[in-house]
Amino acid sequence: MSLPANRRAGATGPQRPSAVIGVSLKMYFGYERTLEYCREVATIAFAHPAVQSGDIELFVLPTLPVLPEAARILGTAGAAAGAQDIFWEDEGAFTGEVGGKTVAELGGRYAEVGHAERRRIFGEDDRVIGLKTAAAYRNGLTPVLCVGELQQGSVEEAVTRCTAEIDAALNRAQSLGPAARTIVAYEPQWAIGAPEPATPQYISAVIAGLDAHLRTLPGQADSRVIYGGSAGPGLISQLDPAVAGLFLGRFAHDPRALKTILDEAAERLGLLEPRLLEPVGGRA
Ligand SMILES: O=C[C@H](O)COP(=O)(O)O
Repeated sequence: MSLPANRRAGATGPQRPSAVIGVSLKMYFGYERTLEYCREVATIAFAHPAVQSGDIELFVLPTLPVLPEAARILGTAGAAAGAQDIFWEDEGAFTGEVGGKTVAELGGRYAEVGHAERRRIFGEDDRVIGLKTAAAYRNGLTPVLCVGELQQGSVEEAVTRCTAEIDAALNRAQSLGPAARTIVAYEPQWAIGAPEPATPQYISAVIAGLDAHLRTLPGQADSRVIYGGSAGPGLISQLDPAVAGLFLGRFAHDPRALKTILDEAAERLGLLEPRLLEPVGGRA
């Protein structure tokens, strides 16, 4: 397996995984099914050369009670786990909440913040999302910062809206403490839970804008922008290089589909010959 340019010996610039593939299980699976899923993903990850080499960064965000076991199972296979949400304080009289400090103690390495469902159902706004982003940094968790426009419009409108959401979160977080690496998940809200993702051209154009903006921000050299919203097998191969990977939901519920996506991501990096790919699995 050849290494991409930024990971070859002597290469200059940040050493960062060349692809990022994340899965949020939302509240779809109960305890036992989540465990079973993590075991299957771990088996796939353990056998996958690009995950083992670190060229693909793979994480799963399970329902919170499963986090300690998920982190242990995935951690043995070169993958990782995290939380779908955290509170903005680390401890105190906040009934029912879970802080980033506890998530880190449980083995979590990522904290999703600002998902469209949190914004819409739980009324989270830019202020709250900024505070949660700060809590993630403070506790050594990589925030998976979700941004996305409400309705389908032009690329320019989407870039403007999402850039504002990124800036709102990062500016507030940086006013509270040092920033660190961030994974920005660009998820157009109209494409979440839909039959199909946004078009590859649209995704590529919006993320090119967001990635260029992210590069201008202090402390974000290693940060990446990935796409979510009905993503599944067959998509990543059609996306431009600025799109660092995928944030998957329903169409990764079948571990075989996730395996196909990992293969496609590796193929896109030139790490796997197309002829070695198995047939693309159907959408779960
Ligand atoms: O967190 C994941 C995203 O919201 C995408 O979910 P979906 O692929 O089921 O639309």
